Amino acid sequence: MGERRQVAHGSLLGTGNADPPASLDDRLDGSTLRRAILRPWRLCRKKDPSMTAPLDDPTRTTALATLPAWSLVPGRDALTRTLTFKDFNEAFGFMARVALIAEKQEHHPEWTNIYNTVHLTLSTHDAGGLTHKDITLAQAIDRLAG
Ligand SMILES: C[C@H](O)[C@H](O)[C@H]1CNC2=NC(N)=NC(=O)C2=N1
Repeated sequence: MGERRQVAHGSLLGTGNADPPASLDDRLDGSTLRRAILRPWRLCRKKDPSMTAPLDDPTRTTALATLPAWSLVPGRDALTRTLTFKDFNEAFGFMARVALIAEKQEHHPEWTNIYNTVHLTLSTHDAGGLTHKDITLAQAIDRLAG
C-alpha cells in the first residue's frame, strides 16, 4: 500500500522518483514549480488583450452582421445558436470538432446536447460579455456547420 502511494506520487510529479517528498519545500524544486504554476499560467494568460476586451458598439455591430445565424440572448451579453443534425452521431461529431477548436482558441462554449440538437451560447466569462473571442469562435462554428 505504502509502495503504491510512492509510485503514484512519483509519476504524478513526473519526477521518476518513487520517494515521496519529505516536506513542502522538497516539492518546490524548479521543475515541479514550472509544471504546477507556469504551465497553467501560460495557458490562462491572455495572449492578445484586445481579444478579451468588451466589444465597443461599432465593432459589435460590424461583427454581429457577420453572424446572421446567431441571436443575442435576452438579458445577457451573449450569443446563441441552435443546430440540428441527422442524429446523435452527427451532433456529437460536430461537438467534438468544436471542442478541438475551442481548446485551440482557449475559449469554450456553453452548450447542451439533446439527441440531434446542439444549443450553443457564447460569451467571455472573464469579461462578463461578448468579445472578439466569441466572434472568432462563432465564425469558426459557422464554417464547421457549413
Ligand atoms: C485559462 C483559460 O484560458 C480561461 O479560463 C478561458 C477558458 N475558456 C473560456 N471560455 C469562455 N467562454 N470565457 C472565458 O472567459 C474563458 N476563459
